[in-house]
Amino acid sequence: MAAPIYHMFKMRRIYHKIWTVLKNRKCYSSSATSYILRLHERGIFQSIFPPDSSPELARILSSPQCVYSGFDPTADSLHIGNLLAVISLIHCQRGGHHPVALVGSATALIGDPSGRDSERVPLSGEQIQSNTESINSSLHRIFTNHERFIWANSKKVLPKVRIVNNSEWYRDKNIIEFLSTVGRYFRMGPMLSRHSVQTRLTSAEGMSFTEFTYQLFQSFDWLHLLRQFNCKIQIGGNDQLGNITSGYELITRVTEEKVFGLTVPLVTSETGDKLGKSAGNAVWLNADRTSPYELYQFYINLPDSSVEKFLKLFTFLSDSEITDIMKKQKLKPDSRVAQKKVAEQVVMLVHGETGLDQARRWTEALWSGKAESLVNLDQSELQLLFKNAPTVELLPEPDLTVCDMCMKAGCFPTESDADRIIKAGGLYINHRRVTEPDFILVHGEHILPNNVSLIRVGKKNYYVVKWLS
Ligand SMILES: Nc1ncnc2c1ncn2[C@@H]1O[C@H](COP(=O)(O)OP(=O)(O)OP(=O)(O)O)[C@@H](O)[C@H]1O
Ligand SMILES: N[C@@H](Cc1ccc(O)cc1)C(=O)O
Repeated sequence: MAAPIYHMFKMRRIYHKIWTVLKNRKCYSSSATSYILRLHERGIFQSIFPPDSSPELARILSSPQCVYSGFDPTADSLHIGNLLAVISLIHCQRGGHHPVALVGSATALIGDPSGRDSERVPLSGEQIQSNTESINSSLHRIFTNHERFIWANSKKVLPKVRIVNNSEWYRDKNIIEFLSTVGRYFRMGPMLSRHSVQTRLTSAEGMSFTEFTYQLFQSFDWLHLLRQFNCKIQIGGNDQLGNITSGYELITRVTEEKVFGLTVPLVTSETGDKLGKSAGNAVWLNADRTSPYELYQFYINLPDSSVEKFLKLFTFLSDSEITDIMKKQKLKPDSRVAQKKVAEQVVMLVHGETGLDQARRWTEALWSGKAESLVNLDQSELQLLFKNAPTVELLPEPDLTVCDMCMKAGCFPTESDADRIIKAGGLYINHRRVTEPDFILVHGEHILPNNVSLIRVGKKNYYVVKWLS
């Protein structure tokens, strides 16, 4: 508990300082100021690098800046931890700054050791290529969804987003030239002192030279973007502070420029572990890994104690809107208005209106207990929604009973089990309790117009029957 509170105070101090400097100098533009305040209030930033640079950062933020954040395509999808970095780029874009999302196809081949206690399994060039295509399209999709569905009502035109790939500048790099020019600026002491290196050096497995060099490449990316787009600000998760520090050191040795790093807090599970690829507990942004419904449910299931923080981190709602939502939530906690709001906003950002519509219909179908809600789903949606449920295809036969259908669907081991459990009230067909095993199936009631029957035994054992015509 102590660490987050400490960070909260540290953050408040940083932003109080920025705000005071801006006010005293009267040199701020209103967009930059509201941008800074918004991020401060929302707790989006955990730390600033160098730690005492807030007044200078405040000064440069009063005019449009280029801001970048990088994502290694080590999987075919981004996850909600990465989403926070993307959201912070979007906040910058809303404040009139120019976001650059860097996809690290080159750095993915090296492998970032940050936050890992073992060496990465190397990925093939083809794998990285196909992951890159998928990450590119989700980045495009998220920025576009934000502009179309969330920013939609504002008259202000957003600065253009750039999506770049670091293989562009490493593809033709000569290793001797790179080490003799860039490598020369790095000092072994600071490189070895990085947390990501230290934790691995003391492990039994140690660390390969390849992963040790990772900081060189992320540092050079920043220098490259500084030269190409005058990019003075890098944003990353809090585990990126070591790499950001290396980049800062390289840039201050090679150029006269002052650059700044900002980190976003790590999104963690309820047990405090970082949510991400390496930890194997990611909530994905690609629908084939985590459906819009599952993403929606992740936020719907947030505990009351953290929902306000998630509203601030994951939505673009104004502070007064969040205060109103939290008032409603406190008056009627069971309504889960706050959870619903954050779930809606994230699914809209990640999957657009169609994704949100699907998430809502699936939620209704599963949780409303109304047979009608199942009719709004086609067979393929039902199959996806109940992907872990056994599915059988049956030919309709005259005089088929409830018990016959359940036995064919494999719901009970024996007919006498079926008889006993059904009569005791443990069977639901299309959300309605059925207590008579010998009932003849009725079209429109036990068989839905979309030729599906959804059987539930007990609290959560689902079976899907698809009726062939
Ligand atoms: N749980 C998280 N919370 C906040 N930011 C995160 C989280 N996970 C990743 N990030 C940030 O997203 C950016 C891209 O990270 P990356 O694509 O390497 O994801 P990752 O899940 O950390 O991957 P890996 O587990 O393979 O290291 C980095 O700035 C990273 O710090
Ligand atoms: N190292 C970052 C991704 C990244 C890659 C290249 C960069 O220039 C910046 C960031 C991560 O793994 O989380």
